[in-house]
Amino acid sequence: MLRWLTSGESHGKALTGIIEGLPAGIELTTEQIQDALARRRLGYGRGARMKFEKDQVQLLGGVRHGVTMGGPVAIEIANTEWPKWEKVMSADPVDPTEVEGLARNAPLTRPRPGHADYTGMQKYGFSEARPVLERASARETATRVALGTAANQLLSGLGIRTVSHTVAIGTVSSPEDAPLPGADDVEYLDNDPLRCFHAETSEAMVAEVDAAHKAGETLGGVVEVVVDGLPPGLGSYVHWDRRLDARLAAALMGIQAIKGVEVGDGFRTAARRGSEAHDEIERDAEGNIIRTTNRAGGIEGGMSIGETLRVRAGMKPIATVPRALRTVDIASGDATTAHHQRSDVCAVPAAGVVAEAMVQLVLAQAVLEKFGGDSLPEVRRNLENYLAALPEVGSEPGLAGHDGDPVQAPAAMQSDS
Ligand SMILES: Cc1cc2nc3c(=O)[nH]c(=O)nc-3n(C[C@H](O)[C@H](O)[C@H](O)COP(=O)(O)O)c2cc1C
Ligand SMILES: C=C(O[C@@H]1CC(C(=O)O)=C[C@@H](OP(=O)(O)O)[C@H]1O)C(=O)O
Repeated sequence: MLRWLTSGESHGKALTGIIEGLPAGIELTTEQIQDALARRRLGYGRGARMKFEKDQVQLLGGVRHGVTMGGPVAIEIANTEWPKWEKVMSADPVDPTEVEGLARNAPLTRPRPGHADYTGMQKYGFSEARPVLERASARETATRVALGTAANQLLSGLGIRTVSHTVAIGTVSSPEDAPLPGADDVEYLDNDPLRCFHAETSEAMVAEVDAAHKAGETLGGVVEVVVDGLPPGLGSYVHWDRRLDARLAAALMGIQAIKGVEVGDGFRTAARRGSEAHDEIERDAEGNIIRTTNRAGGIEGGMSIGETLRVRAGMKPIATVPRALRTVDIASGDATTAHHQRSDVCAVPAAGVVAEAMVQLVLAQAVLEKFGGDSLPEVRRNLENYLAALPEVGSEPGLAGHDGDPVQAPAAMQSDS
């Protein structure tokens, strides 16, 4: 079972991620993780912090000479802003005189609507929001992208390739019939200010971000993750928590500020009639079974069907709105406006990179469940054997790969008698 955990605060010393259950033999380097993290910092509309802070990566365990060894992989991302926060966020007790009067240490008693501030204070028993926002902050998503890099190295070693793109910023959306990007378009997308694959829409999105910025507003939007090369049969229809769509939805909803998930045409399908909602099955000129369309987005019955996977996530606008929202000062009880120092105007392109990572983690988990193996070559062999044994058109009814003969024990296990 592939599992992962993250730890660390937004202005703490470092973020840490551990991923356990990765097979040996996967190529993974500090540089690959660093490159993935650089992609998460991109995007028109991000705040000042993205410019001055660096993600300083160290691989602390599980990898030797650029190759995984089968043990847990531990990744540290140091916050380069730490020297400014060393006292305010010190893990060990500090002499109160050392933090008194520091602006950074001022109690945050004016909770932001839309952020975790107020309910976090109630739930964990804090009189101010600092200890809440430090962990609620999407700074933590850097760790997910680092862990996703490891998952992606496994997937790409099996020919499974991922890309993400922005399909909407505020009310500006790519046309419904805009071409879908593939994994070869990552460079183009990373060079687009909003990671949008439709040039004209991207220009309109830039104008939308500029207008919001000028008005002291923030924006949300929609991202889509596209995956090619998946075999049929990841996930299952047999139980709710084994459904691949359910697992992907939970992983995407688990990203800060994501408020909705669609698989394939999602809510658009809900408005169609049956004959226009599903993907008809036919045989191509070579006799292969194919789908005429892919409205389902590559999942039916909670399983990957071997077509391109498409999942979308809708992000709400950033909660720290410069034209500050109404709130109550929890210390005095007075009506006031929410605290605001700096913030992203729009972080949708970054959310796309994070969504990519979450999808990669879930898919790597589903791949290892089905194909197992302690090394990448073993997983690959298991996948190839499964694909080779898929029932062909016209084959006899029965279990795929079974010819009706009893299963023979390996020679070494058969007794001499
Ligand atoms: C990549 C990314 C960057 C974000 N940047 C900010 C930000 O600068 N300011 C802010 O208030 N919220 C930001 N958010 C959103 C908050 O983290 C989010 O609103 C908060 O966690 C509450 O959302 P929730 O109700 O979905 O948990 C960002 C989210 C993501 C995914
Ligand atoms: C630091 C990151 O994102 C942060 C996420 C975030 C939030 O509230 O979620 C608030 C901002 O932090 P600050 O309030 O310190 O400016 C973002 O910069 C990052 O993505 O690396």
